[in-house]
Amino acid sequence: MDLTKLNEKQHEAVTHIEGPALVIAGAGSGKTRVLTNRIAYLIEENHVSPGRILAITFTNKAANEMKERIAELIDYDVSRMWVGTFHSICVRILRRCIDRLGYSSNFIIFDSEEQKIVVKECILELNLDTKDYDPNSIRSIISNEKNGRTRPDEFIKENFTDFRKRNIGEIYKLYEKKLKKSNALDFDDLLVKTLDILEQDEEIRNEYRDRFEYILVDEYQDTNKVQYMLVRLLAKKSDSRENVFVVGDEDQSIYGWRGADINNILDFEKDFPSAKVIKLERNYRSTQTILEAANAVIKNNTNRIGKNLWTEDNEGAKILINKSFDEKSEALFMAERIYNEKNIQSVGYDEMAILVRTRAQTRAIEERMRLEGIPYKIVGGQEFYSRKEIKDLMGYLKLVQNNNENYSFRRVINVPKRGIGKKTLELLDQFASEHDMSLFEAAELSAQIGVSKKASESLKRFTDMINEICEKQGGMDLVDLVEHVYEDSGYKDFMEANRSVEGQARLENINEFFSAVRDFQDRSEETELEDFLAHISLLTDIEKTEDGEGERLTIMTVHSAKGLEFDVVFIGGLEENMFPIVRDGNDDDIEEERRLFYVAITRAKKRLYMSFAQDRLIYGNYHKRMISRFINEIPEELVNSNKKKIQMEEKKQNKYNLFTGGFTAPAKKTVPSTPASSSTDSAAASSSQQSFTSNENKLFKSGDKIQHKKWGTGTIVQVKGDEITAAFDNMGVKTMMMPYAPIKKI
Ligand SMILES: Nc1ncnc2c1ncn2[C@@H]1O[C@H](COP(=O)(O)OP(=O)(O)OP(=O)(O)O)[C@@H](O)[C@H]1O
Ligand SMILES: [Mg+2]
Repeated sequence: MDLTKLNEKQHEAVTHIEGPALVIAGAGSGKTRVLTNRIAYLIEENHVSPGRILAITFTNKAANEMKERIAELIDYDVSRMWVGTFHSICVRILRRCIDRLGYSSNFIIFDSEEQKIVVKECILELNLDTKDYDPNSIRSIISNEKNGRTRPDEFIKENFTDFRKRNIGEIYKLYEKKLKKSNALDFDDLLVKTLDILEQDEEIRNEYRDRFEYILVDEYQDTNKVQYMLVRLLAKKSDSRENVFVVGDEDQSIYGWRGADINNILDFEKDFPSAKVIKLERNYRSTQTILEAANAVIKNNTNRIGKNLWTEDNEGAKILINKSFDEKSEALFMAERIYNEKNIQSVGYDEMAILVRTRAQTRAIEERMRLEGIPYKIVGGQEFYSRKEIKDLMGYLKLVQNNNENYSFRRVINVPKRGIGKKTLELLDQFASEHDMSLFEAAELSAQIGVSKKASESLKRFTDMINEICEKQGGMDLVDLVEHVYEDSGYKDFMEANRSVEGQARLENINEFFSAVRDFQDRSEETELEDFLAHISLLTDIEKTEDGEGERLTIMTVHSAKGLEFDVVFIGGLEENMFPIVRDGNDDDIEEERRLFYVAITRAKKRLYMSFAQDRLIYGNYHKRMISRFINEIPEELVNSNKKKIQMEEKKQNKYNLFTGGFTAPAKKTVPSTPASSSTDSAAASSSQQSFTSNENKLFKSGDKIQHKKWGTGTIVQVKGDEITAAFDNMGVKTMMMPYAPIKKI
C-alpha cells in the first residue's frame, strides 16, 4: 500500500495499530483521509479481517465514499464491511438480536411524522387536549428522556407531584406501548435499544466486542451521549486491547442542539488514559487567505483545545464580501458570480456551493438560479420522501412488511378511495381494541363486526390483496414487488387518472421513487423489503437530496456541508440573527454559531464569497438587517477592498448582463446597477453596522395619523430608521418596514 501521499503526522496516525488513539485536528487537515487509509492499512498490511473493523461516519453518503476509497486503495470487496452511521450500524445489530427485547427482527422504523401521529393518538386516548399538550413538543420531550435513558415509569415517578409532567409521562408510556405493539422503533430507539441489549446481555456484548476488534469514528466531536456510550461499551475490552481510533475537531462541533457533547472529545483522554494523541495542523484544502480567515474567526471562541492551521498553498484570492439590497439582490449577486466562475474561471457547477444558515433562505436563491438557468440541487431541502405520494406508497410497503402495523393501515386503507368511511374505521378500531388485535386482523373479520356489506366486501378485497402480495413476495425481487404493490393496490390507476399539472408532478415523483428502488437493488448486498425500508428511514434529513442528471451547483445548509469541500463557496445571509442566530444571547450559543461559521469557511478550497442584505423578507414582512458580527472578525487585509479594481474587472469580464434576465426588484432605484458595485470591503461593511438610512421615512413622524391598506387607520408611535411602529385602531400595534408598507398619511 502506498503511504507516500501522507505527511509524517498522518503516517504516524495511519500506522498506529494497537491501543486507543485520538486524532484531533482542524478542518481539511486530512482526518477523514487518515481514517480511510488506516482501514486499508489494517486490512492490507496487518491482515485484519475486514469483518472485524467497525467504522462510523456521519452520513450514509460519507460511508459509501469511504467504502469506495478503501476499495480503490486495496482492491477489496468492501460491500459487507461494517462502515456506516451510528443508526445504520445499530439497525444491523438489532436485526440480529432485538428478539431479546421482545420485538421481532423485521421491525419497522417510524419517522418523525409517524411519531407525531402516535403521540397525538396517545394524547387523545388519555382524554387530554392537543392544545395543552402539543404533539411536537411532547415528541421532543420523549426523545430527550429516551436519550437521557429515563424510562416512562421512572419519569412518572420522578414527577409524581407535577400534574402536567405526570401526564406527559403517561403519554410517553402509552407511546412506548403502541410502538412495541406495531413492532416499530423510532429513531432514538435504534441507538438506545442497541445500548440496552449490549448492557443487559453479556453474551451479545462479548460477541460484538470480539467482533469489532478495531473501531474507528469520524467527526467524533458530534457524538451525543448515547453514541459515546455505545463506542465506549464496544471499545472497552477485558484484555485492555482497546483499539478505538477517533478523529475530530472540537472547533467543528455543531450539533449541540441535538445533544452532541463537545466534552466527549475533550474528555477522551480521561476515558482512555493510554490514548495516543496526534495533532495534524497542516491544511491541504484551502488557500492561505481562506485559512487565515478561518483561524481568525475561531480564535474568538474560548471553549477549545486550540490549534493553528497552516498551509503551503498560495495566498489565493481575497474574500469578496457583498452587501445587497435584499434577499433577491443577494441571490442575483450569487448567480452573477457563479456565471463568471463557470464561464471565465472554468469552475464546474459541481465544484460550487451556496451555504445558508437556515432552509428558509434557499427560496429566493432557488428562484434566481432557475431564472438564470443555473442547474442546482438542494441538499437537506424539501424532503423527497415526505411527499404524500411517496409516503402512501411506502405505507403500502410497510403494510406488506408488517400487516399488523396500524398506522400504515390507516394511511392507505382509503387511498385510493375504497368506500371505507370514518364510521367503518371506528367500528374496526373498537373491535380491534376489544379483541386486542390489529386493524388488519379486524378488517379480515369485518363481516362479523357490523360494518355495511359494501364496506365489508371492500375490506376483504383490500386484505386479500395485501395477503396475496405477501404470499408472492418470496418469488419476486424488490423492484417487482414494488411494482406489484403499486398496481395491485389500485394506486397506479389512481395516480394516472389525475391529469392535472400537480398530478403529473406526482407521477414524476413516483418514477423517481422507482429509480431509487432500482438503484438500491443494484447497489446493495441485501435487498429484502425490510432492508429497503430501513435504508429510506435512515437517510438523515441533512442528506436527502433531489437527485438528478448532470453537473449541478449545490445549495445546502452549513450543517449538511460537514466534511465536504468545494472550489468555490458562497456563504449567504451574514446578518445578525440569521448567522449567528441568537436565541437568548447565550455565550455557548454564539460559540456554536461561530463553529458553524468556521465549518462554512473551511469548506472552500479556492475562492470564498460572503454576503449580507440590508433588508430581508422574513415571514412575509421586510426587516432591516444588521451585518453579522462574524464579518468583523475577518481581518481586513483578507478581504477584497479594492472596489475600483473589481469594478473594472467586472466590466471586462462581464459579457453577460444578468440584469437583462427579467430582474424584478421591489424598489429598482436602490438596486445597485451592477452587482460588483455593491461589493464592499470589510471596513465599509462594519461602518454599515449602525443601521442603514433611507430618506423615505422622512415623511412620517411619531403622532402622525396613517391609513394602511389592510389594517385601516392608526397612529405612529415610533420611527426607528426605516422601521415604523404604529398603533392601529382595530389591529393593535404593528411594526412595518417603510419602503414596503402600503401606508399613507391622513
Ligand atoms: N497528505 C496529503 N497530501 C495531499 N492531499 C491531502 C493530504 N492529506 C489530505 N489531503 C487532501 O486534503 C483535503 C482535506 O482532507 P480531509 O477531507 O481528509 O480533511 P478533514 O480533516 O477530514 O476535513 P474536515 O474537518 O473538513 O472533515 C482532501 O481533499 C484530501 O484529499
Ligand atoms: Mg473529514
